[in-house]
Amino acid sequence: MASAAFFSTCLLANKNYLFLAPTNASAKGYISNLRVPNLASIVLRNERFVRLRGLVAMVDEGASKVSDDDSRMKIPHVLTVAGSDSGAGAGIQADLKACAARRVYCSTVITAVTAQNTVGVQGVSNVPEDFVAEQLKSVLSDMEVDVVKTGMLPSIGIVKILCNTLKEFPVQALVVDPVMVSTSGDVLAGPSILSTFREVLLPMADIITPNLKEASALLNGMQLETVDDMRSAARLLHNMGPKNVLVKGGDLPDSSDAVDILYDGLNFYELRSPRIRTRNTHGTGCSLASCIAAELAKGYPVVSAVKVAKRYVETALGYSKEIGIGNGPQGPFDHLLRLKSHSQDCHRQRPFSPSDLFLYAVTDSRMNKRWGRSIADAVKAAIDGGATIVQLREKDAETKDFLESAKACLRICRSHGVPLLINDRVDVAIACDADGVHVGQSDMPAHVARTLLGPEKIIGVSCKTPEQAQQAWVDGADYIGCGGVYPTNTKENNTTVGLDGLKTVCTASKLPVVAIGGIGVSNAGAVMEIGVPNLKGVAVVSALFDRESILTETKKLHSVLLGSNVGGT
Ligand SMILES: Nc1ncnc2c1ncn2[C@@H]1O[C@H](COP(=O)(O)OP(=O)(O)O)[C@@H](O)[C@H]1O
Ligand SMILES: Cc1ncc(COP(=O)(O)O)c(N)n1
Ligand SMILES: [Mg+2]
Repeated sequence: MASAAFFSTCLLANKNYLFLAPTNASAKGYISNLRVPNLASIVLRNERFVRLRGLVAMVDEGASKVSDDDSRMKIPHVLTVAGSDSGAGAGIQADLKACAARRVYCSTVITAVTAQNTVGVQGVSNVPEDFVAEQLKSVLSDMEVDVVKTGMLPSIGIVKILCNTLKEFPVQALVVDPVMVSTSGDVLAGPSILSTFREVLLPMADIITPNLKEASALLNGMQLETVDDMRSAARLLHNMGPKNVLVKGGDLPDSSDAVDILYDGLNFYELRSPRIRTRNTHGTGCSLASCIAAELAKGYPVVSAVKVAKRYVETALGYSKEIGIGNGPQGPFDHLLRLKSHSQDCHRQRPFSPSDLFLYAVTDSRMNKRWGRSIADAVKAAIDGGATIVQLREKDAETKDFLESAKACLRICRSHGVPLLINDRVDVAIACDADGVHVGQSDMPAHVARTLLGPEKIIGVSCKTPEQAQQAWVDGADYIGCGGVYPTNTKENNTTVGLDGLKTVCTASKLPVVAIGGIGVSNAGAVMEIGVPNLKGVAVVSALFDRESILTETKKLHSVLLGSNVGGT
């Protein structure tokens, strides 16, 4: 593959060779239409067409320097040309959220602003056509768009401007959601638009995604009541020029499944998923089309893109079934599948405080087994005795059992305002929505855990050296665990750092520290007395959980720690 450095060399040497893009017909057309005097030859290879446009422009202008942008990472990019929905369930807002959920960049050209909520559309104000043109040019001339997705196109003029601009700035694929009427029944593009859709826009589309009403309108009122009708409609719409047609059956009467028909001119694909019983289907069409565009931008073929998109909508609807936003009949859903877990907590998580490390209880499944207790009972006793944070360290548990125990412990911890962390298992922490994780040096790197868990979760890292403590800080951890301070049976082959090592790490650490390893009632005082302000507490395993009464031992340790006047508590 030719590198950017290679392009630069060629251009600077004025040899007039560009090695570029596995590309589509429109890109080839674009290249041959270029009349660039000093561009002698173009060999198409593994670079992106979008890059070509920028580079050729520079040759065209006689630019002598092309920046060596090998370090730039190309991100899949969808441009949505659609209307704004003030309720943010459909339109531009749905497109942005769907693309964010599918991890592609999304730019926006707004064609109309609607006053809209879960009841319906109260008002529409079209953006002046010139200004739609200006937005299109701004984005397409600069931003390396892969796929354009259209939603609400409220006037013939806007459709024509879009089609002409796309001829000037071709993209890899065009996804057309021929939006006409909102689910609430309000008109977003009147019937006068139909002939322009048929004659100008549809022939340019790689895929069109009409719902039943839209397909019927495009086919002069054809009745669509069965899956067979949808197939016929798909075939007739395909005759109008789009490469693929997806007829969506979200509104198919008497259907226990949500059935969509995809036709590519050769084959029909019947895509079925269980119909989710929910009022929150406002914006499904916009989101489906954006997700198709997102997958196409990543380079997937149409059939895969449509399957992923349908599964995405189905998953998001299932997750959002009970969400209650607005009082009308048509609610929005949660594109990012994150809203519910937080709002359902009766006891909201509070932010992490270093003083949470004061009495840090770490569970051990073998000890619980030996004493015949469940993890949840052990955790409850530790909290009743004064534990200020709990970590579940279940090395032997089956994942399914571990998850169930973690959920039970989380309920107990939340009701006492005590954070619950999971050792190692970021997946389990995500699945039960724990407060965070604790990772060792050979576990999931803290910076990766941070991207998986998000900014608000607690991340702790085990560190033995100042260098590891520094790295934990750089990686975005919240605290470090330093040890083993004393020898212990809980962790085999674990070298001890002693009180000196602990002090060295604490002094170097920008993060609060909890000491761990062989600490109990008899020596906790000595540990805390090293007198370094960011040593905030001790973490204990056996001293609490390998005892007859967890409650009694935790209380004893609590009073020892109170007596030792830990910094910041
Ligand atoms: N209740 C539902 N359960 C599962 N999937 C649905 C449901 N309603 C719509 N869908 C799916 O969402 C997508 C959008 O379909 P549809 O609602 O017909 O389009 P529009 O929003 O444009 O009217 C389709 O893939 C459809 O199968
Ligand atoms: C701005 C705008 N664009 C599109 C739709 C269609 O969405 P739906 O059919 O899901 O109501 C909408 N309601 N508003
Ligand atoms: Mg719908």
